[in-house]
Amino acid sequence: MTASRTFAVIPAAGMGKRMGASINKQYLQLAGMPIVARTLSVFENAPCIDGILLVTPADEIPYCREHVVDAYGFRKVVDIVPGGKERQNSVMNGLRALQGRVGEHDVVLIHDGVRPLISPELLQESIAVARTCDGALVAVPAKDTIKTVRDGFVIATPDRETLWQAQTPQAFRFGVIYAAHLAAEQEGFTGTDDASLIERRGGAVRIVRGDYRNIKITTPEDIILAEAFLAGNRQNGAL
Ligand SMILES: Nc1ccn([C@@H]2O[C@H](COP(=O)(O)OP(=O)(O)OP(=O)(O)O)[C@@H](O)[C@H]2O)c(=O)n1
Ligand SMILES: C[C@](O)(CO)[C@H](O)COP(=O)(O)O
Repeated sequence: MTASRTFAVIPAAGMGKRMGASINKQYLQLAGMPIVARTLSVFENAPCIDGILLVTPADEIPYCREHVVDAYGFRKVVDIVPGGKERQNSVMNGLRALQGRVGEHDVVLIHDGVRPLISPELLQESIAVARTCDGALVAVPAKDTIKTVRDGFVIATPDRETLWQAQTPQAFRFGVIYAAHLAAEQEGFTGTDDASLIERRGGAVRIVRGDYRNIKITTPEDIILAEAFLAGNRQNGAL
């Protein structure tokens, strides 16, 4: 039997509207390197990753190839494919491009292009967990009290002990996540993460305890936070 391999799908095909920058947020500099390049470098340098499928807006593919993939020499990037309207569509385009390159039991890590502070240890742990169930979800316990709100009024306060904030990577065996994405597409279901597509089919998704520093760079203050976390890592000798 051939050993299971591991591929990463990196959706980086959003518009970055909430960042309000003049260029797509993933090309903004974070400690001297474009955000998406910083994310890719974690996967490029992780021995557990065999290949990377990058998804960007169609009209950014040549720019991304030249200024990110070639400029930083990311040799594990096997292809760059165009994204879709929603994140889910972009991920599905990446999974479709992996078809034929991977086996049913190979593991796929799906990771936001704008979460550059992911650690190699969490990649490794997610892969190990994904081999034992239908999916591995990196998440952190909610720190705030979360309210359910309708029309400006609170309608519920869910028990915080049960609430976790989903991050990425989310890891799955290829056959499992491809089938879940295909079903969601056929049934017109859109989820805000990949694990939810497995959950709705009754699949078992196990939590991998994540890191509060693994932020998704969404608004301008996130750049300041990420710079501070990186500076902290450098002081600790982690980078
Ligand atoms: N149609 C989309 C939308 C999002 N993403 C990717 O999904 C990740 C998480 O999305 P988010 O941070 O919300 O990015 P944007 O959609 O770009 O942000 P905004 O909603 O502010 O435009 C990002 O790496 C983003 O590029 C994607 O590949 N395709
Ligand atoms: C997948 C995700 O990063 C988990 O927190 C998040 O759901 C993506 O949300 P977005 O608004 O589609 O970026």
